[in-house]
Amino acid sequence: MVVQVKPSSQQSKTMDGAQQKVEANVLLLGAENVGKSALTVRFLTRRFIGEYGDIESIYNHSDKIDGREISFNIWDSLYPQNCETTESITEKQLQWADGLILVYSICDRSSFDVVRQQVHLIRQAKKTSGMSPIIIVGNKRDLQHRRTVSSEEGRLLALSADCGFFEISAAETYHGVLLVFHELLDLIREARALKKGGAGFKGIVRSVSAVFGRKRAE
Ligand SMILES: Nc1nc2c(ncn2[C@@H]2O[C@H](COP(=O)(O)OP(=O)(O)OP(=O)(O)O)[C@@H](O)[C@H]2O)c(=O)[nH]1
Repeated sequence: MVVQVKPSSQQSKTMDGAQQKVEANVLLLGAENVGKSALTVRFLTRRFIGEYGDIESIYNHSDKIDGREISFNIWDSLYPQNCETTESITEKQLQWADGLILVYSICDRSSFDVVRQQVHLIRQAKKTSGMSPIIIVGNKRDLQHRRTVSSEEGRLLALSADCGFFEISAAETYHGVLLVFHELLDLIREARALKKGGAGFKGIVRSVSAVFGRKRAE
């Protein structure tokens, strides 16, 4: 059940033109049981509570980052049961999202395949309407002994689709989850700046580091 869908996000301005608040709509996608709700709840509350139920919701979370107020709207989606991956993302979701987090479990190869297909679908759908930033997250990094997807595979997929990449454990640390959301916010801001014209210095540095690879959170 979806609680609420807000109109597309924006940066609000005061009367004198000063930027006040940045809004960012973040959509979490991925197969069942990979930890989408765990990531969301970690970010919202700093806690890992273990069981989350099957509820699809949009949460609002405000934070101050680098002195600026940020309002995140986070859509924790449910992977529809008995459906093809091609039907797992709706047009409405893609229009709503400013940035996406695609989650798989490092010990569930089929969930990695779902992310691979979802990235492809999103890139195809957005070809006409512009590129949304995507971060691919390999979750459950604490379960190394059950790993079936290597870090390298995750990183390569991200590189090939121009996405960010992190491996984290929502169960073990808050820090990795925080990095994912902050990185996505940076990418969303860059995408907006690009739309207005000009990538800026940070964008150039990011492009260079994307080419030479990186990203591993703990
Ligand atoms: N070991 C470990 N377990 C995790 C981690 N993240 C989530 N889990 C567990 O994985 C299970 C699924 O987590 P959820 O957050 O409900 O996954 P989801 O992707 O939202 O699942 P759906 O609601 O089915 O879409 C739960 O039992 C969590 O406790 C993690 O980093 N490590």
